[in-house]
Amino acid sequence: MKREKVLIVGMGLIGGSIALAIRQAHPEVKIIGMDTNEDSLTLALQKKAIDEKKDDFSEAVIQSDVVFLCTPVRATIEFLNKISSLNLKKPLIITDVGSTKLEISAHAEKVLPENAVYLGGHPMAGSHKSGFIAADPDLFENAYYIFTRSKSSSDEQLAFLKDLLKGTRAKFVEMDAGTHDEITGMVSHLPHIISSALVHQNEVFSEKFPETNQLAAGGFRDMTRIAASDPTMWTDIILSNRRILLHRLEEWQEEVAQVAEWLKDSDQEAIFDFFAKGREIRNRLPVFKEGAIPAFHDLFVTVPDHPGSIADVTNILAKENISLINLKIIENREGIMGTLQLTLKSKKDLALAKQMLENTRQYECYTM
Ligand SMILES: NC(=O)C1=CN([C@@H]2O[C@H](COP(=O)(O)OP(=O)(O)OC[C@H]3O[C@@H](n4cnc5c(N)ncnc54)[C@H](O)[C@@H]3O)[C@@H](O)[C@H]2O)C=CC1
Ligand SMILES: O=C(O)C(=O)Cc1ccc(O)cc1
Repeated sequence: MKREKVLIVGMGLIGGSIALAIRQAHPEVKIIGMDTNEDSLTLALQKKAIDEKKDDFSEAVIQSDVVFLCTPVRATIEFLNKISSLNLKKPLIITDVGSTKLEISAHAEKVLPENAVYLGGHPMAGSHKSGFIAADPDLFENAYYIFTRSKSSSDEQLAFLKDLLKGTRAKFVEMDAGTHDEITGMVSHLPHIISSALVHQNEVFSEKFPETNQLAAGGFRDMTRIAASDPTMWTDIILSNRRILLHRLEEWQEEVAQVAEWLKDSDQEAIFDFFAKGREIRNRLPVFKEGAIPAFHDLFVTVPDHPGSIADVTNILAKENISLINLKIIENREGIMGTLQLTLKSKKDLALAKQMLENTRQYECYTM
């Protein structure tokens, strides 16, 4: 498999950040950029994120070994259609970064020519900002980068893509496209709808009370930051995940209707429980310690606070040939036990690592 020529279509926040990360880890790779936005392309060239820009999509694809589709979901599907009619002369790996995976991967399976293999991708990090101007090679550091494999893709092709993307320093995980869309529907797409709805409700309300916008406190700001995101991108996302989101919206309406009932009844106990349980659940979420979805193969290990204790842990794992994807010290204050977060490749490695460490009776291990 060759990674000599990489084409990135969509040189915005995500495409630009990927270009910069590939550049860092693989300076020898030639990166071609495409975008309808000339400003982003010019800036990407200036910052040396790309070697050249191209206008002709078909020609650029035919020359490339790997294509990253980093456009909004609808455009990504259109680009897959365009690839389907090409006469590819060499094997091509196609990946994307779209926030939904089911529709894109089903379409890729259906339309792609034989010489092309599709592996879905979704880095679970980003922001409400758009364009190359906001791109950052460190954007994905420690974030989950989800791969959804197509049936025709091989382990070797996935390993190849991970290596190409190693400069992102993201945590690579795999799941099927359906599970991906269920999870992101809940923790990403539904919150976006709620955030925008809140801004709309406030807009109508503040016509009557114009001081509102000046007085809005941190809570309103926290809950509405993402309402400033790109509307094309979010229209595509929620239409692509329509079926799942309709279920989540129904549940949301029930949740809110329940609170209204308690208020009507002045049910102090129910309202207290609602907030108390909410706080407890929020504090337990690993999401806000690390990435945006549950830590799959993460093992948390409390280690004694003395020099060399981290090396002791890694030596134990090395003896069993267990390799670490990532190691992070998440708590290390003087005089107390520190906590290490070990990210392992598989469930099997996680179980073995836990067993080996616990056998020494020196470490307490837990998963989330
Ligand atoms: N913004 C975020 O935080 C995240 C976004 N994503 C996904 O990544 C993709 C890209 O999003 P961003 O980089 O945030 O958006 P962006 O707006 O910063 O970049 C998208 C780029 O695609 C270009 N583009 C759009 N249609 C095009 C076309 N037909 N031909 C050529 N270029 C075209 C735009 O000009 C723009 O520069 C989307 O599918 C989104 O769902 C995934 C993870 C996080
Ligand atoms: O701005 C934020 O916090 C986001 O939620 C970023 C984001 C947007 C879309 C994704 O598919 C993943 C992450």
